[in-house]
Amino acid sequence: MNLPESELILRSNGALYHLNLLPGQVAETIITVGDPERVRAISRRFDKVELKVEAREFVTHTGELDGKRITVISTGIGTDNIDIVFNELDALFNIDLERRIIKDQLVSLDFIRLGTSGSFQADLPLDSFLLSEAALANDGLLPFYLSGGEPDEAAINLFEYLEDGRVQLPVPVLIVRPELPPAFASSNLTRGITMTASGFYAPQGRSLRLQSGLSPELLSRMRSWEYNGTRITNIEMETSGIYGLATELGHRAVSVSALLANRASGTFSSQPTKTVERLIDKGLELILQG
Ligand SMILES: O=P(O)(O)O[C@H]1O[C@H](CO)[C@@H](O)[C@H]1O
Ligand SMILES: O=c1cc[nH]c(=O)[nH]1
Repeated sequence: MNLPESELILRSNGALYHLNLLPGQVAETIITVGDPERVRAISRRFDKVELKVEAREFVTHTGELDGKRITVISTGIGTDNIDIVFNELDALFNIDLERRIIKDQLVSLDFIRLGTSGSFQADLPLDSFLLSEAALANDGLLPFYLSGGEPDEAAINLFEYLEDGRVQLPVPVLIVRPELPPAFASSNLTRGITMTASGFYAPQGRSLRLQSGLSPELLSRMRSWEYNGTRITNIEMETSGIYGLATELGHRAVSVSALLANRASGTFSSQPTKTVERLIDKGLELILQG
């Protein structure tokens, strides 16, 4: 069935509605970042840049590094934007935009998020990197997509652990894990489960003038949870959307974060720009390994 104009929305030049991108303009290896400025910091390192497109907070550069074609795109903040970026990037490859039908031959993409995050554990140092082996979806996007299936064993265990402590999350406990691109899967980066929040303040347990509904008892219980050698390591705002949608659409994905805040010790990096530059170095090094 043809996808109606109201569902698959195209601009008059045939480009996708929000991203303003056309088929052929995006590489099969895609780096996502929150901040549009980080797009420029990454494409500065390319040997050549073939495309620069800006639409709202979505800045896209495609280029080449050591013979590998790479796209870097800014998603802005939050999984609501991940919904837009992942559907539209997937459509560029897997929907025939002229005929408005899903293609028979689907392309599998590699997504690499290079982002920033707050550590949830006191022992994870500021300015270190964290690879998300899975994401705890505290944001609310994925229930609109996930087709059911077996819940992740870690989610069942976390739910029971919270219940035993007589605390509960304000959202269902949902954990998603992707297929990681191989070089990231075999890397020696520190790993853990990343909590994806629907906001920066109360949804991450921050209280300025308004009190967060995540109680100290709940946060402390979540901090002490361990399952099969893993634990909740950090908090950010995109990874669960990236992992859930990439998996449902048949793509590989990895989220690597620079830990700029430590929420357990109340500290923040004194060198965030330098740390993000180091994260970009590491991310590109692993991308070039394949
Ligand atoms: O630095 P980025 O990639 O934007 O990532 C983190 O920083 C933003 C909040 O400051 C959120 O997007 C969060 O996920
Ligand atoms: O604490 C932090 C730091 C960066 N990004 C977040 O979402 N949270």
